Amino acid sequence: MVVLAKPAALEQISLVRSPSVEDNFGAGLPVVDLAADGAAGEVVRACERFGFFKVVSHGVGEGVVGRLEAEAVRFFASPQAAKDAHGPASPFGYGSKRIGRNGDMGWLEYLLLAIDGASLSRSSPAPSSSLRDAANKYVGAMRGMARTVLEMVAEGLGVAPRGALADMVVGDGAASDQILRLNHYPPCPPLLQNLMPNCSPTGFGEHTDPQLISILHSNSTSGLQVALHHDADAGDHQWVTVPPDPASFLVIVGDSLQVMTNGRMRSVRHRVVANKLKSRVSMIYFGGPPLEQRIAPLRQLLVAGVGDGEEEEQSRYEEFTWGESHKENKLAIIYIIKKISAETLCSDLLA
Ligand SMILES: C=C1C[C@]23C[C@@]1(O)CC[C@H]2[C@@]12CC[C@H](O)[C@@](C)(C(=O)O1)[C@H]2[C@@H]3C(=O)O
Ligand SMILES: O=C(O)CCC(=O)C(=O)O
Ligand SMILES: [Fe+2]
Repeated sequence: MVVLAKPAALEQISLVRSPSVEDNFGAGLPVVDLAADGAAGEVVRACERFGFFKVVSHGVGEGVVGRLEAEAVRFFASPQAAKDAHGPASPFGYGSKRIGRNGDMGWLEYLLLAIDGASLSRSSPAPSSSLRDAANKYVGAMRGMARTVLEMVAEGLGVAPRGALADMVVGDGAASDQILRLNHYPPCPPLLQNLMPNCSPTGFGEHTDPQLISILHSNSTSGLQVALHHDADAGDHQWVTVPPDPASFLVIVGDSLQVMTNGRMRSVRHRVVANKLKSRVSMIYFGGPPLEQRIAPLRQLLVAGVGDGEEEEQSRYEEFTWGESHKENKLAIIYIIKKISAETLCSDLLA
């Protein structure tokens, strides 16, 4: 959710639980082959129409993904006391069921790790040196993909220089605000399943990511759903499940990129429904800019049509810096499960 020039009233929707969704992205899923000719145009079209796309021919080695996922699985399988020793997430570190600082809840546990330059920051509470090493190799691969994608966005939009967006996130020496998140969604226990045969508890409630882009990898357990844009602002979203594909990645448009393209690209609302039977593990790289970066439409896009006698395009958003957006929560607004009795009932099962 982005703050428009005339701030819309924020509806606070506390989801009791996500209804199960029949719709499934099948052949309509936007897929971009990064090695194909015309990939830049495909990237822009997918970002404009869906706010996300699946990436193939990404060049990331299976070992890099598999090693970090194995480290994540090992950590989340460790005794609760050992995990709690790395929390509470404030915001970085280990968290369980509490998401962020607004009292939002989700059926998940996670590690939130800050990145400094091209690797985890030294202050980041990585639980072991082996996880830290695996994470650093993974972050290196994600930074490469973020550069490729953001350069294609600039190319596709006709923005120069080609690194205009990429350098904000992965520029040498840029003190950019990148984050690595490892999520584990335990299966929904039978008790909960019986209580809600047609629904599943919310793993991670509806939200948009506030950065420029997020790059998501998950194991083969489904759960991620996206809201199709066509009525996104009207409040009635069509939620569609994104089939998991461990061989690929999902690039997700963040609120900051929506603002920088003056709304031409739209951040996509997404959420996770906990799977009834299997654990879901996901790893997300968040490509944020430096705190002092102005979050405003790129000037080149506002004046693009002026040469043909057109008026300069007006900005649709109030201007702020990335640091300010953090403080006032101007960007991603989470609608997450507050508390369900069943969730409370079963919390000891998770502990
Ligand atoms: C409720 C919240 C969790 C979040 C910070 C926030 O106040 C609103 C944005 C949320 C989000 C969504 C994408 C990422 O998972 C995240 C790390 C981020 O940068 O923004 C989370 C934040 C969080 O979990 O602290
Ligand atoms: O875990 C997932 O699949 C998505 C989580 C997510 O959207 C986030 O961490 O911002
Ligand atoms: Fe997200």
